[in-house]
Amino acid sequence: MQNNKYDYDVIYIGSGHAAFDGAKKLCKKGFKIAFVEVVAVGGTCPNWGCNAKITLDLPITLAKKQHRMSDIVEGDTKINWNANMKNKHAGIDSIKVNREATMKDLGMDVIHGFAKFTNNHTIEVAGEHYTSDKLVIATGLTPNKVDVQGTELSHDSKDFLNLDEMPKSMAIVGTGYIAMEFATLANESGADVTMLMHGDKALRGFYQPYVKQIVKEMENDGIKFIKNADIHAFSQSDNGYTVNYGDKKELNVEWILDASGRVPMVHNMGLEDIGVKYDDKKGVIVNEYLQTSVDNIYASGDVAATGQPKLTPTATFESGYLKHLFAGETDQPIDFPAIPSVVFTSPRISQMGVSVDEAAASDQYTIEKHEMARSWFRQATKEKIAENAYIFDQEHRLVGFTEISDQADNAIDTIVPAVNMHMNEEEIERNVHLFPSIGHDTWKNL
Ligand SMILES: Cc1cc2nc3c(=O)[nH]c(=O)nc-3n(C[C@H](O)[C@H](O)[C@H](O)COP(=O)(O)OP(=O)(O)OC[C@H]3O[C@@H](n4cnc5c(N)ncnc54)[C@H](O)[C@@H]3O)c2cc1C
Ligand SMILES: NC(=O)c1ccc[n+]([C@@H]2O[C@H](COP(=O)([O-])OP(=O)(O)OC[C@H]3O[C@@H](n4cnc5c(N)ncnc54)[C@H](O)[C@@H]3O)[C@@H](O)[C@H]2O)c1
Repeated sequence: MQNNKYDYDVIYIGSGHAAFDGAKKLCKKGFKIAFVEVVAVGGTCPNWGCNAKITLDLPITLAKKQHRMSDIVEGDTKINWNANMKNKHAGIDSIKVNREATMKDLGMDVIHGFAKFTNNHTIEVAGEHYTSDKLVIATGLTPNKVDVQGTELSHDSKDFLNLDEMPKSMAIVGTGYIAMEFATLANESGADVTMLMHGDKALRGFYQPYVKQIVKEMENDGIKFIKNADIHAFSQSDNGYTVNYGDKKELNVEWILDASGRVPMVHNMGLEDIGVKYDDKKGVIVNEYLQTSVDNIYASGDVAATGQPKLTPTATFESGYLKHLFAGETDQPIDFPAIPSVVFTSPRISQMGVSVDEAAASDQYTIEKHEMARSWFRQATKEKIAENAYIFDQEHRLVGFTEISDQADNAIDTIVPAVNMHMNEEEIERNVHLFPSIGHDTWKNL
């Protein structure tokens, strides 16, 4: 225990990566810690985010690879969605139980319920009060609901990740990360998928020439894209649901997924009463120390308005920074590295650091593009689409990267140190990679 005035040194509200990853190291330094969790210990990523999605995606990826190589790996591969879902439950459902056991083994407390501040050192959970020297708001995001008549008839990403049977037809609102990934899963699992676009661009933050190739592939697989859909209403019909959109147009489907974004969990927590400032869309306002407008209260992960990508590695990095700050190991502001992101479509798209568009608009950078589908390593598994772009600064250090390919996730992951350690040519040469490997295939262009 570091203080003798409060019940805890640090209370984390939320138990996801923005909380646990740093807390587990802090508690080893003698800090008394508690987590408050209203749904499931571990939060979004393991339970209804990354891990859950990827468990369902791996068989889909395998099936798609088999289709590409069906002249060699013969057979009519089909996804059994129900079995896929059972495998997801088998792998995922125990994570929250094991995570809570780990927390308790390490000496940290887990308080179940919804936390509300009563003053800047006290929270109330299910009628009990808990005090702490410092508090970290790590409450994450929750699905947005489009503001149309009948919006309650649509489902969210959590519902999708628990579907026992794949519906025959599905309308998906949006063309962001979740919409594009889940469309890929649903389409390969037999659903007739229609994407209802907010504008005319998918995956807005990514390099559009690559995104267009992904959309084309999805269209080739039978997914329909309706640009500028302008949705008016959802209603129940005899066999499912009707989406009213555009100029008196109708779409009849068995299931509607609203993937129109995610919004910060900042409401009903008493933040206004104690002076913690937030923005309804961006989240809790923080300074460069992740400190809120109240000195002893911090925010971490998806809910913190840092302008960083709302991803698990960001949450882990912020949680780790707070560990160093609270333990007195740093008094410096948080210094974010370039954070890689990937959309798990087929092919996938990944990017980090300076984007191609930013580089093209400046004379500070050069862009080197590579047509990787010609590489024998990609040809071996018959990858049709594989391209990447490397962005270099004036000293020819790598500062950005983007790739479209089935291995774009692994390709970017190998290149992360080259970007974030600002490696020069000599340092790059000292990194010898396995051969053959995606790492070798990606570093050889540097
Ligand atoms: C479908 C989906 C797929 C994703 N896929 C990826 C991916 O492949 N890669 C990637 O990097 N990122 C992915 N993400 C994003 C990633 O899951 C998040 O960035 C990450 O989980 C954020 O962690 P966090 O700790 O900030 O928030 P969360 O993990 O959301 O944790 C917040 C926790 O706080 C709890 N909580 C909220 N309010 C209160 C309260 N008042 N009292 C008590 N508890 C409260 C919530 O129940 C929740 O458990 C995905 C997200 C989704 C939804
Ligand atoms: N692979 C990954 O790392 C991964 C996967 C899933 C989610 N995530 C994280 O979760 C976050 C949320 O994902 P998401 O897909 O929900 O959000 P998103 O911001 O990526 O996409 C939202 C989509 O909804 C559309 N939209 C917005 N308002 C709309 C409206 N009123 N009507 C119709 N469409 C509308 C947008 O144009 C966009 O296409 C992401 O930003 C990301 O940080 C990451």
